Amino acid sequence: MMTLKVEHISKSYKHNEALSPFSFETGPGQCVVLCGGNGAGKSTMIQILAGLSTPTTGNVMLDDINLGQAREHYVEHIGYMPDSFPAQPFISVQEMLAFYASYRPSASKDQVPAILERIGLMEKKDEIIKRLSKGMRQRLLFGQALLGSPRLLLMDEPTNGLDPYWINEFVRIVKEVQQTGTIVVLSTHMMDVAADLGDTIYFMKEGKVVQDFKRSEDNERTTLQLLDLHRNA
Ligand SMILES: Nc1ncnc2c1ncn2[C@@H]1O[C@H](COP(=O)(O)OP(=O)(O)OP(=O)(O)O)[C@@H](O)[C@H]1O
Repeated sequence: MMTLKVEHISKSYKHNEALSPFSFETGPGQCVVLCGGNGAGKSTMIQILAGLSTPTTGNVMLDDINLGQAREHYVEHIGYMPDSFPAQPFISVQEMLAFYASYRPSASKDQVPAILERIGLMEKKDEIIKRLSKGMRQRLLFGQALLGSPRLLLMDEPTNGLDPYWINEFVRIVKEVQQTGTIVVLSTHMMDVAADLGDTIYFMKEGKVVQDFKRSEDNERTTLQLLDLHRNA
């Protein structure tokens, strides 16, 4: 069980502050959702948390592991689902999962069949990635991020391309994963998914958090408020 502390993280490119200093803290089993229009800074935040982009200021701590000082140790605890597909298109579904399992210290190839079942790709295990549909590729990326039961699961627009059945399944699986104490941070353009999963939701605009929401009993109201914020996003 771990705690994530994000302290004054910001990111600037030459003349553009993609992310203004942003701090939050979250604990085991909690889900933080980042919402906002295009260019709001969601991917920037997730890439920093994944150790793929160096922040201009600030610090990320996973318990006592400091991302800036112990990146290799930090990334052992994370699962990351990027917003686009990085894999070699001519390897099979099974080979891709085995590849990721082989280099993640907490994962092993023995976990691959259970992941294939979970993401509904057992029948496609020998198919090459090039021949998968967009939604199937998303599910494969999701499965890859789950390997090794990471303590921090980071996902950038994970429901992109999923059909309604798999959006529901995705939400169900994320809730299951949270039950094991995993912290989840994800970005999404689906406001009902945000309201359903988010213990905290940050609505961002031009790199700044303009409103935050705590979990409420009334998901529909949160969904409508989030949709309304997009009008000026
Ligand atoms: N490599 C880069 N160089 C310069 N500016 C960048 C770079 N990457 C991102 N940006 C800028 O940072 C800002 C935030 O982008 P980011 O990708 O984090 O937005 P986002 O909220 O994920 O948007 P979307 O919903 O479109 O995915 C944008 O203004 C973008 O142009």
